[in-house]
Amino acid sequence: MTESLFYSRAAKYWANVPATVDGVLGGFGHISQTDIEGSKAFLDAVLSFENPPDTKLALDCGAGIGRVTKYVLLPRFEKVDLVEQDEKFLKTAKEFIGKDNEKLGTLYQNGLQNFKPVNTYDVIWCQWVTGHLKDYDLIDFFERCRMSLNKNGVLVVKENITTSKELDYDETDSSVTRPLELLQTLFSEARLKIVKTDIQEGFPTEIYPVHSFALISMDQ
Ligand SMILES: C[S@@+](CC[C@H](N)C(=O)[O-])C[C@H]1O[C@@H](n2cnc3c(N)ncnc32)[C@H](O)[C@@H]1O
Repeated sequence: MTESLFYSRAAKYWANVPATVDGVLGGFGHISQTDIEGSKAFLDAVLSFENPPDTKLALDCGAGIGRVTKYVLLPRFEKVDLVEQDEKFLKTAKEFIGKDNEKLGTLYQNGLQNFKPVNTYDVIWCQWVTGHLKDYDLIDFFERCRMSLNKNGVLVVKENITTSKELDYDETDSSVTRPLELLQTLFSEARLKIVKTDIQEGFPTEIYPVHSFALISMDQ
């Protein structure tokens, strides 16, 4: 499949999905609370590193309607920027986030394959979106993230991982699920070092295992 078809199919799929928690989680809205509890614990562990990131500004990538921003990032950071390619999701974010929305920074409508961060960040959070990027675009995107991290900054990736050694392509939303070894290779190609990992507990057995990674620059 051509690169432009891979990206345009995904954009079309998400354009037809309702701007709700159940929509952005592909009908798995009921796992959101468990996911959030796991993410909060992971973030708190990151913020307790010996040299922890600051808590001034975070970036939520592939943010959807701002589910991670609202429940995980805004309670811990002074300000959060969002990047999301779907216009309707971004337009819903302010209302969905509610009373804390004055702590929102800039909302960028862009695909991550094209997004070039303007600000620098203490934490960059990428959840359930990296499968929408081709390997080479993901390496470039990770590199741009690495270069946009403040001192002690951390990139968090929370993602589905295949249990086999093969890459799975999902025709419905035009995304791939990668084996662990491939994702680890892409991290190191982008000069990112894993400093903490976790596997989300409490999810239904019929879905992919979900791994969290805390990454810092190899040059740090
Ligand atoms: C499974 S949802 C996850 C949303 C959010 N991260 C969460 O956990 O609630 C995937 C999101 O990625 C967005 N997306 C898909 N392809 C993208 C791309 N190339 N660049 C940026 N966002 C993308 C979709 O519009 C959708 O909001």
